[in-house]
Amino acid sequence: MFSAQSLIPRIPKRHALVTRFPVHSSHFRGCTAVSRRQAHQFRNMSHSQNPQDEQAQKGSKFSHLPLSTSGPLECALKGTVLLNHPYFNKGSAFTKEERRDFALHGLLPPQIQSLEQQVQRAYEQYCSQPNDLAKNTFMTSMKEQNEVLFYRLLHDHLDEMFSVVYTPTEGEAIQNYSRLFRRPEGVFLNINDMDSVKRDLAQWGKPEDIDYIVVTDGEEILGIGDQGCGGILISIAKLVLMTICGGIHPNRVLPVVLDCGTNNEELLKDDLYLGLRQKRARGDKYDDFVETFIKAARELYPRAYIHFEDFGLDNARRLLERYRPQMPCFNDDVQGTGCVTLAAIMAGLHISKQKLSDVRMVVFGAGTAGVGIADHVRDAIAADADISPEEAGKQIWLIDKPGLLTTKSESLSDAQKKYAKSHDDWANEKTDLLAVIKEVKPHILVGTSTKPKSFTEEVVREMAKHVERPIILPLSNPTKLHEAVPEDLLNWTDGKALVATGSPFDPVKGPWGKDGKEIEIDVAECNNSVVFPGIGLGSVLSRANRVTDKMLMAASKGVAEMGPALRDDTAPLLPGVDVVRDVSVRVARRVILAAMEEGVVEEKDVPTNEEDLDEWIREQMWDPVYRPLKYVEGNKASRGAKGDLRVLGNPNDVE
Ligand SMILES: NC(=O)C1=CN([C@@H]2O[C@H](COP(=O)(O)OP(=O)(O)OC[C@H]3O[C@@H](n4cnc5c(N)ncnc54)[C@H](O)[C@@H]3O)[C@@H](O)[C@H]2O)C=CC1
Ligand SMILES: CC(=O)C(=O)O
Ligand SMILES: [Mg+2]
Repeated sequence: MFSAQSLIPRIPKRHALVTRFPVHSSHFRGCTAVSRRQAHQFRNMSHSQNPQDEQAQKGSKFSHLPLSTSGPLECALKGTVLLNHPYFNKGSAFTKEERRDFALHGLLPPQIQSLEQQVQRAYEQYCSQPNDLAKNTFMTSMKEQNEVLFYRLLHDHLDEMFSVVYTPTEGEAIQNYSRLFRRPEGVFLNINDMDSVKRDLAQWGKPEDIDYIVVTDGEEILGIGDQGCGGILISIAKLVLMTICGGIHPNRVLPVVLDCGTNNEELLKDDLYLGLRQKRARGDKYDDFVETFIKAARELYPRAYIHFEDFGLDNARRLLERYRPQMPCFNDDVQGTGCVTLAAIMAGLHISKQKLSDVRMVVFGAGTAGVGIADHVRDAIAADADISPEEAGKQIWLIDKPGLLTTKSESLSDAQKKYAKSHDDWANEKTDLLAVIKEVKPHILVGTSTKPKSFTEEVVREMAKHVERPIILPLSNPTKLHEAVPEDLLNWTDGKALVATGSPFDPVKGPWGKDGKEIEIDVAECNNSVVFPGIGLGSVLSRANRVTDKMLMAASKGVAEMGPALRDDTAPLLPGVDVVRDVSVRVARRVILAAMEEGVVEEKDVPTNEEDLDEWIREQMWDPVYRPLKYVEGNKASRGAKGDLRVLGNPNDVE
């Protein structure tokens, strides 16, 4: 059996390992082949000199593309340092000329292999891992060694590997972060050292080098709660999806964890825990820390889009509301989940032949995701029915631990208050889920409660009594926290329920076809991963300076129109991973068009014609292929290197 570790090449001791690096990082201390200054240049040298030549090579019709993703890469690394750089390393695929020019002789076995052969070998190694967590660790290791191979392997086996590099297995990896830790990746910011935040962030590049930042404070990870600094892995996982699904260049992203302590007692007691061993900071200190991070990120990387992930209930929405009016930022749990859930609902209503304006929806679990979904669906109802959002909110009922949210419920947040029902109307009623279902007769039931099995047979049968095709979306992750599983939902409703789930499930068979014929129903995964890559891609390419509600609504429509259920009512409500890049292009197109209408686009070269727009988007998406390497000396490259991914519109940007 192979161990992931055995894939890391042995290197002479005097060379430090170079991973995805901060540009004047201590990673480079003791690295004889790479000076700190050179390190700064390498990020830029990873881009080719003349994007327009490349466009000619690709046969592009665009005279100028802001980001180009093909053509030779300039590289000043040689020998073992090059082999240990995941972005440049090609392992056994280095060509004869590259082996000569980059001093690789004697460091590689003689056979020169193709990327396809490497993928074949890597896949065999992957399959030989004993369980999903070991597979996840193998993939992490692969990413640290050779990014192109990692992404190509993932690309070629995405359907099989999605749940290993993302939920649910990534959740397990996060819970075990301090035990599985081998090598750091990402930015660890420390609340006890706020003065260093800007310095720590500044190591990662020049202002134009970073397009996309995912930041978490680790408080509410994927339904598994407070994971402290292990939350860095959710930032990394979301960025992997950003690259594989949205084509964002893997060297132009930054995963960040804001370490504010943790309230997870197990971690606090664990000697191996790697994060700050203190209770979570709250109040002014926490806010100052977030503000310091945001200010530094904006100053250092003014073009970067900031994606908030898995913040705790108290902070997620508050931070989003504070920063949204000032910059392109997005909270995936609030907005991404809202967008994808609305898309699933739209596809479901297409089958049930109902209008959005007429629906009643119950959301079980009125936290970050639940209220985010409620808001997005409320706005869509309001637009469809041409009524105010307040009026539309009357069609939505939120339930949390104590039951239905009413005007007498204690300690409601402002966001929840908008949905609180009159206490007088409910004073003599029970307000648990079953009672609310009986009373409200909803068309849609959403679960974001983390309470497994809460959609009981009784609840589901009650719902199905009143509506022909109930739309039921148990979204809590990971899999074991789902409010119900598809098999039960379909069995309890004679195959009538229109179901999508937060994590992937196998298709379900049952006698629900014409004349009792057995059919297989493929249930869609309703996860924000379907939509956030396209929203991010559209925002980054158009350099949108805000992410507006209209852009988000457009994203939902983009996903819904690609739902297989629109063409076949036994097909999944949402598109699957097999078409994930097409979905991202569609969503990005919709988002850019909406951003144009909103006047928030800053990129000058965005085509206005829809067909051109698709091509323009696709040409700027990064693909996992090896690009030829061209050796340049550090200094020379520093004068001439022009980022192939940079906007060249500004003459000052061209040296
Ligand atoms: N499928 C997807 O794309 C997404 C799924 N999620 C999942 O949704 C779940 C919730 O996530 P967040 O909203 O971020 O967490 P959260 O902690 O903000 O919200 C959970 C809410 O459920 C409530 N709750 C807990 N037990 C309950 C019970 N027995 N009855 C009724 N309500 C109960 C809590 O009081 C809280 O208000 C998690 O499992 C998460 O993984 C979150 C974001 C996206
Ligand atoms: C999917 C996701 O973002 C979550 O479960 O938190
Ligand atoms: Mg999340």
